[in-house]
Amino acid sequence: MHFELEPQTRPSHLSRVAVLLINLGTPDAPTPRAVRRYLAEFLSDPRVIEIPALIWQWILRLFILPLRGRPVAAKYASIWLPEGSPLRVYTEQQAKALQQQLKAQGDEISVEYAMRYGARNIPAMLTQLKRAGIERILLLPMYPQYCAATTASSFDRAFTALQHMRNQPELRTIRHYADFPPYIAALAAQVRAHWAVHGKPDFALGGRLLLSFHGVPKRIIDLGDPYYMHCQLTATLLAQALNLSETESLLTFQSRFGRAEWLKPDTALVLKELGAAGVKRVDVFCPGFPADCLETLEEIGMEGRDIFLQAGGGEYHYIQCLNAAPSFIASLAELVRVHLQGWVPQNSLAPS
Ligand SMILES: C=CC1=C(C)c2cc3[nH]c(cc4nc(cc5[nH]c(cc1n2)c(C)c5CCC(=O)O)C(CCC(=O)O)=C4C)c(C)c3C=C
Ligand SMILES: [Fe+2]
Ligand SMILES: [Fe+2]
Repeated sequence: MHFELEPQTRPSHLSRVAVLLINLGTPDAPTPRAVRRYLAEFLSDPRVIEIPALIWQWILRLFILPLRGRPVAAKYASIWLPEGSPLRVYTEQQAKALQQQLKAQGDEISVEYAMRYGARNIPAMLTQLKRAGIERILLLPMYPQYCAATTASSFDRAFTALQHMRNQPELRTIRHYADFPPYIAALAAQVRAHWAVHGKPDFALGGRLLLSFHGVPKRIIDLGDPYYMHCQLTATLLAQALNLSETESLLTFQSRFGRAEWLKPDTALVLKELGAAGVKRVDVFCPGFPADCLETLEEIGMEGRDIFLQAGGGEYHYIQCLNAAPSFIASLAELVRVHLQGWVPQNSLAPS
């Protein structure tokens, strides 16, 4: 074990608090090579794939990476923005907007973002913050619902980075905000804003709002992961905020990966059934993804639409993720305010 050589820092009266947004990470380019590199890191994480490494690495290197690189790169290419991967572009916008919002409320708190996999990783960003003289860091995962595969994996990465530091910063973590009222209000505002422009499904005629969350293997829920409960909580509270009955909105799970049983009902299957039943309109929203990404823009925005329409469905509406919507940024500022107690004077972080 070796510990890093530390720069000499002097105590200062300047604010030395930072918020670090953490998201999953994404390939650097929509190419098979970049996608394979990204997936190799992502899918080698034992928090994501709970199969003994010796067996799994063979399957991953022999089958998954060679077979997935090209088709998945083509999917990324279909959603790529001029500035890069949507996940990165929107996460960066969120960090900037949150920094501005906190500044407008009177506090100089640095807001940066890190990715769990790929470029701009968590250790690199912790080192950068430390170099800037920051001693207190609040980790804010862009996963409103706790899951060991995402939340715990991100925190693990931060804590192992600290293992090598002689002069460790103080860390705080936000475990989840699945039921945080301002987050629910921001979700509801996003759906209502879509309905204000495009009208809403005729629920009496069988129209539906699908609330589609990223799936996970059912086994991890049986082993005690609270993710399913958190998704149910968000979906129920959002439906209530929108005054929808139990049948008018549906909780579904998307992005199945591998052969194990995943959480049900499956978004694609539900879309197919609703289409086959001749449903006139479905709207699909992804409350568990604060930023639009491959899984929302391509899987829900494109594939889901094709499935529903080809099965015989009427109108299909994809409702964008929160991204940098002002009500979402305000909800993050409120969340941060709650978690920064004792680190910054609370009167300077008064809610707007
Ligand atoms: C919202 C939270 C997420 C959970 C929970 C989650 C679990 C999980 N994911 C995989 C496998 C893959 N996920 C992929 C993409 C992806 N996943 C999330 C979020 C969660 N995943 C996001 C935001 C993204 C999009 C990233 C982007 O660049 O836009 C992929 C890559 C795409 C593909 O190859 O299909 C895989 C693979 C597992 C196995 C898992 C639970 C254990
Ligand atoms: Fe995923
Ligand atoms: Fe997918």
